[in-house]
Amino acid sequence: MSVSITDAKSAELYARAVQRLPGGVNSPVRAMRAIGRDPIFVDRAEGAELVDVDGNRYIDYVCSWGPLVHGHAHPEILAAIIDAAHRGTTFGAPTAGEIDLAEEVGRRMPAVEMLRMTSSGTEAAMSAIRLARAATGRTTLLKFAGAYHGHVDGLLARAGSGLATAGIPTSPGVPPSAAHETIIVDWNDGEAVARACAEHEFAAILAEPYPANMGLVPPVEGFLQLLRNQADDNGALLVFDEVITGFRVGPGGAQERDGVQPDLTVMGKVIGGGLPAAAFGGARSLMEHIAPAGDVYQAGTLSGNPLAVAAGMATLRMLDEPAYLRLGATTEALAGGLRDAAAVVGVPVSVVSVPGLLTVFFSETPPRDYPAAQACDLDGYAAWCRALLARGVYPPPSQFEAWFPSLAHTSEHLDRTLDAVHAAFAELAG
Ligand SMILES: Cc1ncc(COP(=O)(O)O)c(C=O)c1O
Ligand SMILES: NCC(=O)CCC(=O)O
Repeated sequence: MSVSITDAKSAELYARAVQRLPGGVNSPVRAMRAIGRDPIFVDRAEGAELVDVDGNRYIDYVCSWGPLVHGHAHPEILAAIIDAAHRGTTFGAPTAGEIDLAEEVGRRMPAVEMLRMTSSGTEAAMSAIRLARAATGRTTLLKFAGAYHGHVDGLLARAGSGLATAGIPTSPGVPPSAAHETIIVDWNDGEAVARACAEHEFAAILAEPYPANMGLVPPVEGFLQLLRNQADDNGALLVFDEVITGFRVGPGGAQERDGVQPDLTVMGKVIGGGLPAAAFGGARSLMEHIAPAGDVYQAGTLSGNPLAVAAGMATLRMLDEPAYLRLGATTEALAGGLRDAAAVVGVPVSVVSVPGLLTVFFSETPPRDYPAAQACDLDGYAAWCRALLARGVYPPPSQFEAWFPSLAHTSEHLDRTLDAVHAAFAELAG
């Protein structure tokens, strides 16, 4: 199955875009440089399918990088947004919906007794760190190589996602003081965590519980509990960044699945249902440091925006137990099909998955840390992505990301995807 792809209109828009937008995009991961092509400009999307400005249709496994667990333009979410918009798009005053959302999050994540909403995951991570520093009276952070927590200065060191894709070790423009306050340790290296904790008094140990920004590299058995213990012994707060995993890998995120409770949780993506919303939260005793309950300042003109809250609530309402079972089954079927297809042609590939997330690594064994993820055959991944796009399947255009299967991906989508996957592997092997 080969879909005929023309890209004249995308090319025309890209030529215009690069004159006005750096690199032609408003966020680097949207460019497709790492897979050796220009970005695809989108016209519209519905369910699991994306239509570009040239009329090409793709089965979408990026799904806006994670918010769209129900797929694009879900009618109930659209109705909730439209209903909210008719009552006014923003007030700069509190609304009932914000309480409903905080209560719903608290039911799913008992560690989140209180939360503060923001407009992006970056802001939520930045604010959680400010709170951790205020609560502990310390400044230094422990962060893992290959983890991405948004683009706040102190967290860009050896970060994953777009920085990994572009090979930017640490962004210029970050003051050395900010970088020096972040100690970097390899993921899944318990001894290195223990050594760092012996040397520093940390304000926070910050982790994506299932890191997905160096590709998906789940924790080895017991690693999250080790982080919990090390944080307690050190006097640091344990902060889980569940921007990707929250409400996706299970009702209460990775903290529920693995049974390890953080002090603070950073949330984003699914919580905003495709509109700009994120949050951070934790125990009441910690969160009451935040202004105006306390003196740790944190604010936002559009924080808790009524449209985003309505989209988030509609999204969470539809995420019941059967929905999670279905998302898990879809992910498993896709992961299994990808493994089988690679095996047929003998391409050394490791497919790593948890419910709602997967990564295809071009390596014999699944990476346990960032150096191993970097050592994969990135050229092979790039060529395979180009071959998939040519067949109407839209994978993340970087191996340092996760695929985001959704509840809109049907078995028919999976069959078509796996036909394209077989053909793309054959093209590589051939
Ligand atoms: C784990 C994680 N944390 C934080 C962020 C930052 O969120 P945002 O892009 O909404 O600023 C992202 C993704 O962007 C992420 O994947
Ligand atoms: N996994 C990486 C992201 O979700 C980031 C999206 C963006 O920076 O546009």
